[in-house]
Amino acid sequence: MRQSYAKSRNLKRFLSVAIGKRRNSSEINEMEISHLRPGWRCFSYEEILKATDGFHKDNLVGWGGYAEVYRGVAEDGEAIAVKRLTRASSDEQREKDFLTELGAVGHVRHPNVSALLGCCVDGGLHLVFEFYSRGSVSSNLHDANSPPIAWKLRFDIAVGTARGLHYLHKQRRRRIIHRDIKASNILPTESFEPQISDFGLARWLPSEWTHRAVAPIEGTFGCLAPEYFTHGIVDEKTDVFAFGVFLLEIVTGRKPVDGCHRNLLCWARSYLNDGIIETLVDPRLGEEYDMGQLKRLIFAASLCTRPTATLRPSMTEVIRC
Ligand SMILES: Nc1ncnc2c1ncn2[C@@H]1O[C@H](COP(=O)(O)OP(=O)(O)OP(=O)(O)O)[C@@H](O)[C@H]1O
Repeated sequence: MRQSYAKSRNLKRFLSVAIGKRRNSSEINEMEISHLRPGWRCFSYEEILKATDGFHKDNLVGWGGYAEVYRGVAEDGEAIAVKRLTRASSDEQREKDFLTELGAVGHVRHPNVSALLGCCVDGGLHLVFEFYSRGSVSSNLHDANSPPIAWKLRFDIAVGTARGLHYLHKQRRRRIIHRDIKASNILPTESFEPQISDFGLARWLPSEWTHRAVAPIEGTFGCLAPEYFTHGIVDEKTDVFAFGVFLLEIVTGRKPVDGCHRNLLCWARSYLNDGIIETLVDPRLGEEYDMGQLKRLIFAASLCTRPTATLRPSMTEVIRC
């Protein structure tokens, strides 16, 4: 039997958050109205079934802890990615995370944030995104069979991701903390414009709150800020820390935690402290990098990964580095 979520309590709660509470028109200026207007639509189950060829296994392009992502072609010919909650993880918490993702991405519009095209709540929970055919920054960086990503692209990916994060933290009425910034959640477009994706763990941060405490502690080992890892404290600096690790990953071509459980930040720390930055560069790049840009990325990475959250820069300061 097809499950319908249209009447679920979660969905009703989500819709009031995603579309925004009704306010007097005098309270909303024109800029805000265009901001509130959702840029996405509801897809029918039949539409996404047709687009993905019935969720054919050949169209499966990725999966994570609780979702599968399928490539598809919409009726207008646009390439789409359909993310669906896997049946095995259809418990209430996962459903909430999924709706959280819809609530967060449904509100954002930025050249460096993954663009939501719509959702479908029939036959399960589905989010529909623009399709990015280049895989993730992680798959591009670590695929031994592909040529190494050129330095200029790495630098542009770092800058674009910083801009996207700055937008989420600083340019919105309600701050969004992503909580899972990492190379596998940054998807380059055809022209290598990085897109921050996967808002399943994202949290709103009301302006009157300095931080929030969350449980359980979720995210990716090797990218977790110490105060989050030990006390569950989440604020912008949680993402800033993970962004610092992401910068190190881009520069070094090493994973945050490798197959031998070696931690990238621990390994890099002594080189950062001693200022021996050439040693950090991905050996596959040889001499093919720009020293000025390397210094900027390493400087930003060392500030962002400071153990004390208050000593880390904001994303406004990072993009000025
Ligand atoms: N818009 C997209 N276009 C192309 N591929 C995508 C898109 N969105 C996601 N993917 C692919 O699917 C994978 C899993 O997606 P995503 O990270 O959103 O799932 P998840 O279940 O939330 O993962 P996680 O366990 O990391 O939280 C990504 O790493 C990426 O390879």
